[in-house]
Parts: sequence; structure tokens; C-alpha cells
Amino acid sequence: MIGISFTTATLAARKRIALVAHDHCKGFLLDWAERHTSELSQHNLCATGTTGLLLSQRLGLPIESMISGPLGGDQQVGAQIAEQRVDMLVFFWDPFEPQPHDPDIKALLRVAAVWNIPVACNECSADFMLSSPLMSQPHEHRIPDYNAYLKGRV
Ligand SMILES: O=C(CO)COP(=O)(O)O
Repeated sequence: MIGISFTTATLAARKRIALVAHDHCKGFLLDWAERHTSELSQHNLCATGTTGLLLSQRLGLPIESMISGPLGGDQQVGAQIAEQRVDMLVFFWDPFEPQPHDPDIKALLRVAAVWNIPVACNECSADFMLSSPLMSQPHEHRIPDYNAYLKGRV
């Protein structure tokens, strides 16, 4: 990580959580989210297009839906992570099936790592993440220092 310096930012107690699932994993995400409706209702939710529509029908919670993943939704979520407008990512990606938008998926997971946000890739990690006491507290985390980065570039 040559050339990158870091600073800190605070994730608010009320988080903005992005929810995403590939087709064969959507059932797992819907069941998981239904089990955790009351915890999820304490936060702001967004999702890629199809996932968001299914979740809003199942949970009855407001969910901001982006475009469907293969049409650019992963990139929209990634952009919001880079803008620090998404605090956590629950992404049940399919380990068994190639996806036509694989570069977008890699980019989303990469930008989540860059901005040091919590990511859950399956039900078990999502259970651990959602049961953390940090879910209901502000939490300071390390992020790239963009101003310092830019200064070093010119
Ligand atoms: O493809 C996806 C994530 O890579 C998810 O998109 P949908 O929620 O529109 O199915």
C-alpha cells in the first residue's frame, strides 16, 4: 500500500447497509433478512435492483433499490461506498456460478476493502456481523486519507 496514508472516520450508530445476492443465493438472503427484520429496521437499507424488490416485498421495510446488478447495480453500490454513503455490505455472491458482470463484482468487493467497511459474504458471516455490539454504536474506522492522497499526486 505504497503512497496511501490513512485517517479515521466514524460509522454512525444507524448504519446504511447494502444488501446484494446472486440469483441462487437470493433465497438465503431473503430468509436471513426476514429472521433479522427487527435489527435491520434500525438501519437504512439499500440493494441492487432485483434483490431490493424481493426484499421490500418480503420485509415490508423501505429499501432504496439501485439498478439490477448485471446492468450496473454493483457499480452503483461501489460508488456509494467510495462516497462513504454505504457503511456495510451484505453480499451473498454465488461461489458456484460464473456471472456475466464478474468485473463489476470484483470492483465492488475491492472498493469495500479499500474503504474498510464490514462485508458479509454468506449467512454465517452476516449473523456474526449483525449480532456485533458495534451495530448499535458509532464506530471509528480507518479509511484512506483522500486529501493527503491528492496532495501527494500533484
Ligand atoms: O447481480 C447482482 C450482484 O452482482 C445482484 O443484482 P440483482 O439484485 O439485480 O439480482
